[in-house]
Amino acid sequence: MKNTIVAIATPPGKGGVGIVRVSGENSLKIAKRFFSPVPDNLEHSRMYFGKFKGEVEDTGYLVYFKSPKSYTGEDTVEFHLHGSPYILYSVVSSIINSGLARLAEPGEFTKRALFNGKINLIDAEAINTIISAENSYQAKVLSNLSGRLSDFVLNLKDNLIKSIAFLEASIEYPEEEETEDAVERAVPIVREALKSLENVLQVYEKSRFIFKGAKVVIAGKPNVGKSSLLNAIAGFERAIVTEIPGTTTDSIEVDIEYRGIKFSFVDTAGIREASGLVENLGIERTFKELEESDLILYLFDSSDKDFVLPDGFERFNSKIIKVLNKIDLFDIVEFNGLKISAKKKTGIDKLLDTVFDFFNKIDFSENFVFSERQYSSLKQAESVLLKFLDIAEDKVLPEVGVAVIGEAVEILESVIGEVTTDNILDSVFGNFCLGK
Ligand SMILES: Nc1nc2c(c(=O)[nH]1)N(C=O)[C@@H](CNc1ccc(C(=O)N[C@@H](CCC(=O)O)C(=O)O)cc1)CN2
Ligand SMILES: Nc1nc2c(ncn2[C@@H]2O[C@H](COP(=O)(O)OP(=O)(O)OP(=O)(O)O)[C@@H](O)[C@H]2O)c(=O)[nH]1
Ligand SMILES: [Mg+2]
Repeated sequence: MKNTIVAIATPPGKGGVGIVRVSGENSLKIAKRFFSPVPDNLEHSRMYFGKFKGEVEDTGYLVYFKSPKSYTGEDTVEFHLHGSPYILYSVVSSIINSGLARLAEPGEFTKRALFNGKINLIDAEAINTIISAENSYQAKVLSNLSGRLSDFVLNLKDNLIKSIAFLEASIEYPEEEETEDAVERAVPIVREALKSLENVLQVYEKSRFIFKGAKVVIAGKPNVGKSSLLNAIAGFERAIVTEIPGTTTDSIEVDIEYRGIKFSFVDTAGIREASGLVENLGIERTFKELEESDLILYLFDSSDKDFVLPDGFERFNSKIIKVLNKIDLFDIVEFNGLKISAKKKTGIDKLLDTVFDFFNKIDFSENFVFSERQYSSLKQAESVLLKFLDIAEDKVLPEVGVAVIGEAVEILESVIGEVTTDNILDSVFGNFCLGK
C-alpha cells in the first residue's frame, strides 16, 4: 500500500486537456525525472509551464500538492497535457517503466484520502455518486449533503456513547449509581436516537428513486389500451396493439428519462379470468410487477360501465393513479382521475407530469441517505436499538445494555468508515473509475 500510484484522471477519449495524476512519496522525484524545467523551490498548488519528456514529449503544466494538503493527503503531482489518449497512456507507461510508481487501482486515490483521514466513507460515496450522477437530482443531493449525513451519524453515535458511559459507570461504581436505573435512564436516549434514525430511513424510502429510478406499472383489464399508452410514452411502437383482448401476455418495459428522473414504464398482461396457460402466467407476472412497482397507472376504458379497482387492490392504494383512456370515444364527466387518449396521444404530457409530481416530493433540507449501503446499515442499527428497548423492559443488567448499544455504535462507525472491513471497502470502491 505504501507506494506511489499513477493514473489518467480525465475521462477516456480525446479532450482539450488531459491530466495524469501521481500520488505517493516518489511524486516529486517523478516530476523532476520527467518534467522540465522544475524549479528547486517548487511551490504548493501552482502551475508550472514546461515539457513532459518521456516516451513522447508534450508541452503542458506541472502542479505539485505538498502532503498533507492534497486530495489524497500524500505528496501529489499532476501533469496537465494535451488530451490525447496516446499521449496520456504513454506518460503513464513512461512513469511506470521508470519503476517509481505503479498503476493505481480504481478508486485508489480516494481510498488513500480515506485512510489518510482527509475524507470519511460517506464523503467517498458522495464523490463516486457525483462522478457517476445520471441526473441533476443526484448531483444536487450530493454536492452539499454528504457533510450533513456525516454530522448526523456522528451525532447519533455520540449520544449513544453517552448512554453507554453511564451504564459503565453503574457497573464500575454500583454503590454510587442506582444500578437498576441505569438501563432505564438509557431508554429515552435510545428512543430519541431511534426517532431521528427512523426519519432518515423514511426520507430515503421516499427518495430512493433518485438513485435507482422509478418503476411505473401500467395495469388494467384487457383491451383498455395499456400497450397503446406504453407506445405513446415510448414514442414508438414498442408493444403490439390489437383489438383482441389478451394481446399482451408478458411484461414489456420501456425506460425513459423525464425531467431528469429515470422511469421504467412496464406494460402488463390485462387482468381477467385467464383463458389459457400462457395468459394465466402473464397475469401472475402482472401481480408480481404490481408488488414491485413504485407507482401504478390503472387504466379504464371509457366505453366500460364501471370504474372501480379490482378486488385486492386496496393494498396498492397509496401508489395508484386512475387513468381513463379512450376519451376520444366517450367523456365520463364524473370520472375522478386523469383522462387520456392513448390512440390520439392526448393527455400524455399531463400524465407524465402527474407521474413526475408523484415522486418529486423531496425536501432537500432533510438529512439524506444516498446509498443502499448506508440505508441497510442504518436499518440494522435501528433493529439493534429496538432490541435494546425490548430487553430494557426486562430489567437486564447494565452489561447487557452496554453490549447492545455498543453494537449499534459499531454499525454507525462502519457507516462513516471509522471501522472498515474488506467487504465494506469493496462495496464502496468496487465501482469507482480508474484515476479517481
Ligand atoms: N486539478 C485538479 N482538480 C480537481 C481535483 C484534483 O485532484 N486535481 N479534484 C480531485 O478530486 C477535485 C477537487 N477536490 C479536492 C478535494 C480536497 C483537496 C484537498 O484536500 N486540499 C487541501 C487544501 C489545498 C490547498 O489549500 O491548496 C486540504 O484540504 O488540505 C483537494 C482537491 C476536483 N478538481
Ligand atoms: N378509440 C380509442 N381506441 C384505443 C385507444 N387506446 C387504445 N385503443 C384501442 O384499443 C384496442 C386495445 O388496445 P391495446 O393497447 O392493445 O390494449 P391493452 O390494454 O394493451 O390490451 P391487452 O394487451 O389485451 O390487455 C386497440 O384496438 C387500440 O387501438 C384510445 O385512446 N382511443
Ligand atoms: Mg397490451
